[in-house]
Amino acid sequence: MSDQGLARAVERMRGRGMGPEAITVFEHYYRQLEEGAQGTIPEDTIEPLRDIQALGEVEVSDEDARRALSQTAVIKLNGGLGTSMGMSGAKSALEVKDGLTFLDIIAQQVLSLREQWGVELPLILMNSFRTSEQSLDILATYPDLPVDGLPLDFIQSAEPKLLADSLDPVDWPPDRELEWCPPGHGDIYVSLVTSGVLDSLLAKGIRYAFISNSDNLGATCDPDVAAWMVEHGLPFVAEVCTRTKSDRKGGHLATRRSDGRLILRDTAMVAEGEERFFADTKRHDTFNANNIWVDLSVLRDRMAERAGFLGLPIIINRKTVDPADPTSPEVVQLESAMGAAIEVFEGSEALLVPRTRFRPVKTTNDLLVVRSDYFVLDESYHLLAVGEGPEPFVDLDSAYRLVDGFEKRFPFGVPSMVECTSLRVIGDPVFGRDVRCVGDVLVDGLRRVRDHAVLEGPVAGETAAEGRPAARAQGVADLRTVDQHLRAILSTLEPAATASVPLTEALGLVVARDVRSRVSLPPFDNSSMDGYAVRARSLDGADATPVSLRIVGEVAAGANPTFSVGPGEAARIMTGAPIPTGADAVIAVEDTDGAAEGPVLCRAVVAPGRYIRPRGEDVSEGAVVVSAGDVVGPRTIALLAACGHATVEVHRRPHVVILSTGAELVPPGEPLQPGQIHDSNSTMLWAAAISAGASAEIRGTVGDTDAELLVALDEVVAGADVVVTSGGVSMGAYDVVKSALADRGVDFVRVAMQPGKPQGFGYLTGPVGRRVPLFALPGNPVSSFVSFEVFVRPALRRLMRLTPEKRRVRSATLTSGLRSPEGRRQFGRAVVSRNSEGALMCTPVAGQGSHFVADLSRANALFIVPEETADLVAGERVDVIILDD
Ligand SMILES: Nc1nc2c(c(=O)[nH]1)N[C@H]1C(S)=C(S)[C@@H](COP(=O)(O)OP(=O)(O)OC[C@H]3O[C@@H](n4cnc5c(N)ncnc54)[C@H](O)[C@@H]3O)O[C@H]1N2
Ligand code: MOO
Repeated sequence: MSDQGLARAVERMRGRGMGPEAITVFEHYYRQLEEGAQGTIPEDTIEPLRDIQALGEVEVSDEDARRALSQTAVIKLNGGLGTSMGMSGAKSALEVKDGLTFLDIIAQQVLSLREQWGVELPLILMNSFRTSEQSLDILATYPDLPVDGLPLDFIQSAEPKLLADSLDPVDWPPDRELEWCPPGHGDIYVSLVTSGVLDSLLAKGIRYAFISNSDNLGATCDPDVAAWMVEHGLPFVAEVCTRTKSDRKGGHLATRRSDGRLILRDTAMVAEGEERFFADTKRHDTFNANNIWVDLSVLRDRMAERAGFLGLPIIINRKTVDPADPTSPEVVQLESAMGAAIEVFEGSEALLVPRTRFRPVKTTNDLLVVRSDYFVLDESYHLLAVGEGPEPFVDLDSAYRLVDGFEKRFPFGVPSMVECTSLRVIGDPVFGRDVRCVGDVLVDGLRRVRDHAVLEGPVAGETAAEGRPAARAQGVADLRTVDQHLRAILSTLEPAATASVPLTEALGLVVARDVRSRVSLPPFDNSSMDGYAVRARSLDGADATPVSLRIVGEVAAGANPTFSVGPGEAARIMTGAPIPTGADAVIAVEDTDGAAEGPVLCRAVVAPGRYIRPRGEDVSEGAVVVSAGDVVGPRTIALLAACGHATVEVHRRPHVVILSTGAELVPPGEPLQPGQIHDSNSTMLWAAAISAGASAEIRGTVGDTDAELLVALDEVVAGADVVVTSGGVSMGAYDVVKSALADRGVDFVRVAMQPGKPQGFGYLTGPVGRRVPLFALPGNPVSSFVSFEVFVRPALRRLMRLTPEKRRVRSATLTSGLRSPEGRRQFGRAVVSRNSEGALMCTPVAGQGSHFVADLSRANALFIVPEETADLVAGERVDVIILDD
């Protein structure tokens, strides 16, 4: 089946005019994929990178630098589309600083290096088929940029995306271009050859190429590196930077044990269960900056020797065919990394460069910092940090994640960040002009940030004043939108107090303060195998002639050995037991005769350190293991426990008290008299509150008099963080909640939604002036459920310091048409499932009335029809929220 898949893919590539080299490479990777290649590099096959040259210590004369630069070309990887930032064109066409795009700045950097050093320094982009035109348009504004005999770009190959399950090339009629992807930046070597650019460069006497990502403005063509490369005759240099805790993801270089060559291990190449080695920033203390320098003549030779391709390790990238549509079919893209070529060149070197040479813009958080006054462009268009402290940490809420949303919320430019150490934004305020951030700033729940505001520390105080509903005095306000009502609620909420809670009560809560480990992990050197602790030297030659060692003791897990192990001696040891003094390795019991006492016969050599898990390998005592803002999950709990913590300081779980109103209600289980129904809202709301992460309690039902309700509320308010009532909010003669609370600080409004139009929200005053938010939800069961989902759930999350809008909105295809009330947002109930092609299909349940409890329970999703839409026909797309995700 997949043979056919490969044949079909190759046929497509031919049809598109791909050269034989590109097809050979694709076939090579396809076979690897078929054979189940994982592309992993296990930790015990590599040594961490050590003793590398630092750029700061490289000394070269100006003349050597100039000469080296005169033989160098700058190549920028420019195939990126910025899809993760919601862009569809070339990412480098984004305005990044002082009104200039990445490409403008890159062009200016090259032009000023030329002028400064009197060199030709060609600039060439490696574009994808999607970025070429737009990028060349920008470069066309620099008429001096082109160099005789060289193009300004070459196009990297394209390969078909493959359906994840069948490995067949995917068909995607809505946009045929989305059937193709570039094969990763490792493709540059093949594309340099097939485009003829490699030969053209060499023909012009350009022997070296500096290659880096176009979104990394720190990667300027530093003549010192070129000169160092020339001086030492290096074929390949990879720039690395010192890793900090926040760089636990990107790839790193290491030395391969089998042949001593440098290799690149990317995140995707980490063997299962070895993530901690990869994440250990002390063990692998530098990361690959993806700025490389290549001797092009050596490259040409290697390519010739290897029949036109380098055979770089495969990277298997899983995505959806339309990356902007998570419901489109899943595909695999076969890729390779440019930096992985380091293993192909004997004598490659790593070069430690300052962090300033790695300043990529991967997210709008990065964009904010680069765009801000924390950085300036100097006269050579180099990005210079001028801020006072280390680069500020920025974490914007999801509304800012896509460039569009980002630009809309900073219509007058980003805030001043020179004096800022961190900026976190919760909610989606629009920032006014000339805003200044100072120190650690947390903007929480604001609707807008005023012009000239100086933000310092947590800024949520004015929120309540700004966001309180203006309709308070009116009792019943005009129809307000769902978003207005939600904002009005969220902006009044104070975050829950913090408290230290036992680990078993912390699940799902947000950590309020950094936690440091009380111990090292492991706390002591210990054995990872059942076997014998020995001195490695004692076993020299044991693989040829078995060696007999004298057993001097035994160590079980939990023991504290007081004896030591000398030459010719062994101690029987169990997994997890401390290594006795003197021993420096463990031999596994399988490699011995397993004797319990007397002599033990050993049949293998061991390297020092073998099967020893050293103290502090995982965590050093005092290190921050969990940070404020982290959400506690089962794995966090394991870590905290291992680090000696029985409790953790978190934002408290709010306690929700639920109270249903209606004289017709009887508890479930009791027989119904005429006119009565079972109270189903109480238990439903209780369960919904628990699912949202709160704790909850059912107060029971109250009848339809004001007095009854007020007495009940007086009772519950002392012990509640949030009160939720159901029923009694519409226009009926007995609508008790409204009549009792309208004058007592609760606003009753009509919201433009269906179901859930009548809504109440306000604050009750508890003992010692405590203000307790109260949600008065409509009584119809479906209305109550939807109201909880749309308003109460986000509010509970906000109280807990989680992002309010957690549920993912996806797009699905309707299987039947429907009508929706114009001017109101409809939250219909539906069954959403995948069809045989993997597309999400939405089938509305039959009963859309607010009283259909069975249909509500049958549904697994809500579909959302916007206010302005009145009709949808089968086959149209609709937004859906999958419940119980
Ligand atoms: N003249 C008007 N009547 C109604 C309007 C309106 O605008 N003008 N709005 C309708 C809409 S929309 C909704 S939603 C409901 C809201 O009603 P209430 O919140 O006042 O709730 P009740 O009247 O108490 O009950 C409505 C319905 O739900 C049943 N119910 C109530 N509590 C429970 C419970 N705990 N478990 C199960 N079922 C419950 C109750 O028996 C009623 O059938 O008002 C419309 N009317
Ligand atoms: O708006 Mo009501 O909530 O339809 O049932």
